[in-house]
Amino acid sequence: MLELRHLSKTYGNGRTVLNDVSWHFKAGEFVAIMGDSGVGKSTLLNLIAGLDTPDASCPADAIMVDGVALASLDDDAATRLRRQRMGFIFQAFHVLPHLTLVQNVALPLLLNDLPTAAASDMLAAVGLGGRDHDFPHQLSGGEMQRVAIARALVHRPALVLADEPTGNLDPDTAHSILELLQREIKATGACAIMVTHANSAAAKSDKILHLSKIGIQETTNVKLFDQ
Ligand SMILES: Nc1ncnc2c1ncn2[C@@H]1O[C@H](COP(=O)(O)OP(=O)(O)OP(=O)(O)O)[C@@H](O)[C@H]1O
Repeated sequence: MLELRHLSKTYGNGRTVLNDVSWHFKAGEFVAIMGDSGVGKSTLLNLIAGLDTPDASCPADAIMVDGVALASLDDDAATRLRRQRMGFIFQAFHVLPHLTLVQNVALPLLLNDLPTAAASDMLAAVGLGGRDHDFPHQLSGGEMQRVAIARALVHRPALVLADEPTGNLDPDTAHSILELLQREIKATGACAIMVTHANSAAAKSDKILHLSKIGIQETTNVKLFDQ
């Protein structure tokens, strides 16, 4: 579904963050990425999302989605791929304050010319049934994150990217958000990649990857990592 081949990223200040990272993410997998602070987890997600570009020295097929090299797409095609095939649970893509909950969740459907009726059903699926016309400021942090999850999944993307989806939530709310994310990912059959520092969050995934200076390695031992 997603293949990384010899992916590297050096920022303008000369700091190499990712160096020759390769991995194959399969359809239907819920994968957690852990690793020390500053090792490049968010950078990796941003590259996959197309929000940043790999080093010019990387091979053209450094990031392949469904067998298509991201680098081979022009801006329009890359936007289309992102819109149709990806869902994001990022702080930077936060719920829009001036839109109602149902309007927020309907956005990916509108952008993909799909019927918007599914937005209300998706809100109900994340436990916010009947609150379609509320505005984000009326929600708790956990409820807001439910809206973000509903919006990320409503158009049934093949690839879901989540950056610390439970970062600011209390343990009970985080637990219910992760159960929800896990359930909805399984229901839609998406491949999901979740960056997290929390062992409890990683424990919900099918596979835990450890990102370090030497690249990506699979691990079964979440206790290796700091909370
Ligand atoms: N736009 C940028 N320009 C220069 N350096 C950057 C930029 N963005 C990130 N970095 C640096 O790249 C390194 C990796 O950052 P990144 O946010 O990917 O790490 P992370 O593993 O997600 O960290 P954390 O777990 O603390 O969120 C850090 O040292 C950071 O300072």
